[in-house]
Amino acid sequence: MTKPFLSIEHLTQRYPDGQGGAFTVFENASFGIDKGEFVCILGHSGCGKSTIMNILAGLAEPTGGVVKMDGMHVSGPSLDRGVVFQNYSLLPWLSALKNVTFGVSARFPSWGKARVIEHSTAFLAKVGLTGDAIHRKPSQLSGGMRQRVSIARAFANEPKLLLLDEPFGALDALTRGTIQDELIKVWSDTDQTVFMITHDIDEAILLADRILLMTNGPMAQVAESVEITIPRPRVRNDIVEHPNYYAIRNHLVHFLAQRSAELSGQAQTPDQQPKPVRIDMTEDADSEDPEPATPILRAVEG
Ligand SMILES: Nc1ncnc2c1ncn2[C@@H]1O[C@H](COP(=O)(O)OP(=O)(O)OP(=O)(O)O)[C@@H](O)[C@H]1O
Repeated sequence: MTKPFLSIEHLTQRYPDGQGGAFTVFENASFGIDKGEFVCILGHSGCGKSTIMNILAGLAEPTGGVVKMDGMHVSGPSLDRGVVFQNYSLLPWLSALKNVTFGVSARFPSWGKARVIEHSTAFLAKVGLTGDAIHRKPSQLSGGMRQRVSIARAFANEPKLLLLDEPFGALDALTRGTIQDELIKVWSDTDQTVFMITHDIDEAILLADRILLMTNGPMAQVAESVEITIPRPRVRNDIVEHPNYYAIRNHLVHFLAQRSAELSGQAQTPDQQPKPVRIDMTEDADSEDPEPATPILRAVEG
């Protein structure tokens, strides 16, 4: 079997428990992400999503296990991996445009000034920021505009892997919706590999090719990998009409409401991969079988 672009192998994270012992956030977590995939991870607060993301970003070292990208060990931060956090993390003394050009000129040192500006302006335009707004400093922009700058900055650097840690968590629903659409547009234009943490099930279904489901911590597992069997392009108001939408949604809700707790605390065996889950109601709809449609839910042992 060929190795995926991003390979997380036997990842283990333990922290001191404050009483002289240690608690295990997760142990032996293993999964892969293919090039160009958009993968979301869902799980309850404290299960270890940000810990995984920080390890992928090279901002934290795991207690055990390795992360490989393109066959190379990930260790320490790199321009190959871009991160967008919930709190924007823009440089406050620079304009929106300069926040983007700053990274672009570091990433592409051979480019002249004009090319850096042209490239950065184009990415800001992709997320709806044009004209006077791009010359304003972060404090003069709304929360939604700041997050647009963060997304433009991350994509403009063309990292091999883009890590998004709840990037829309602080935004109102309307702005969130618009920026989700912009994110998908930029992603489809560039075909970058994205790993995103979210707490929003509908957002994950709209954006992801696959959703990884984590059980509750401590000793959390990446238990399932749910394929989003809804074709792209997906339009927010239309996808709810797709026959797979509620079948997938119900599966995710049931996992988070019940199974994430039931499965919690069970150690993951060293070679255990998340269980692939494929839900496709259209296979029934297309058939000439007059029986009422039932969900086709296949959980295949990995
Ligand atoms: N540096 C640290 N030292 C000790 N414990 C930590 C550290 N970082 C995280 N933890 C603990 O590890 C566990 C997982 O934390 P993490 O932030 O990864 O969870 P999460 O799933 O991202 O949560 P949320 O959804 O609330 O952001 C939590 O119990 C947290 O308290």
